[in-house]
Amino acid sequence: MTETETVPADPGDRAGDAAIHVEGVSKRYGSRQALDGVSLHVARGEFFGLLGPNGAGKTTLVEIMEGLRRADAGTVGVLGASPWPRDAALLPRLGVQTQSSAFFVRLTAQEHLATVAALYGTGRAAVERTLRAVALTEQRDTRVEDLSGGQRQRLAIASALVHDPELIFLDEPTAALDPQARRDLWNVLRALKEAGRTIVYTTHHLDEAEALCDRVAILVDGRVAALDSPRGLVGAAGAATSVLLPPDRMTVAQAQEVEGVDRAVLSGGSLVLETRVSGKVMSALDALGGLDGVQTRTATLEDVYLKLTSPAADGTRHTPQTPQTPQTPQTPDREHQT
Ligand SMILES: Nc1ncnc2c1ncn2[C@@H]1O[C@H](COP(=O)(O)OP(=O)(O)OP(=O)(O)O)[C@@H](O)[C@H]1O
Repeated sequence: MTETETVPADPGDRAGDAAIHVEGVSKRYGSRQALDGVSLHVARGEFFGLLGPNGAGKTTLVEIMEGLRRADAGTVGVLGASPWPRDAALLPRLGVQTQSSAFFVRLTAQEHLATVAALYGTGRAAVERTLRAVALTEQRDTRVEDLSGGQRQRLAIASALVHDPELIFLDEPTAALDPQARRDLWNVLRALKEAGRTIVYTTHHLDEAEALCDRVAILVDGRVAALDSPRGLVGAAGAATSVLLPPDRMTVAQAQEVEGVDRAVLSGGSLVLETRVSGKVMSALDALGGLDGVQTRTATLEDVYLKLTSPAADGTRHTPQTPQTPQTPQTPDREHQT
């Protein structure tokens, strides 16, 4: 699967309309090629996911988009401007939450946020509104150092949102959250999208990407291995549906003989029938004794992701076939702007 094969004809995907356009971006750290000819566009108002295993290059790519790092080659445009060298007019239009956010730990949550807001010239009403949006109103008078990990995470997100940026970068924002807090944050993020914000979202939670993102790019070894909507990726992968039966319903050998079944195995206390024609298999099972206790599990983004990122039996990884784009060297500058 390649980027060209899977990118849908989306008007927002044209470079001219894009909130972000990245063309042929490469970045090397010593002998390590962190990014290798990455091209992608993020449309205005899009919820765009960046996925990939540890070390795939996600943080490097996001830092280049944010203007924190300089690409070795390629071009990058963010809200119609170049993020490098750092553009003071662009910064207030961006909201950035990183995995290692800095806090004023001796201040209360409200004081911390008010301090961040003041740096942007944003008023008090925005502070209260943002505390409400991330469900920290009750903790507004709690010192940052006394907040739980999840509450700090939400304060980091609030700090990225308080000045009402057009484009928001969120790096694993739900990493420290419990399941309920995670779902609550999803609602905050959906509301941001509905309000027209563009969101670039890095996550290792595939269910989250599937639930929230309009499109996702899967980075593998510094290249775009796939880029499409979660539904498009699952459909294009042709991944199998699993039909689960009670284990005493038939033997594995009998299940293997059911028309349309590719593979039958006993797994997790069920007889699992893998198929690409689930309707046919369900009809056959119905005729063979009914559908009581039969469940189906359709392929998910996680199945596609694992297929793209799992090392092959010979230890190699799937090699993405991303087309190489002409690479335009950028003006030499400092390696890392802070
Ligand atoms: N400052 C640096 N100096 C040297 N190598 C680096 C530096 N930053 C990143 N790397 C290397 O570049 C590669 C890509 O790293 P990057 O942090 O961009 O990946 P990632 O996809 O964000 O990983 P993770 O999911 O673990 O956060 C890795 O091999 C990493 O070790």
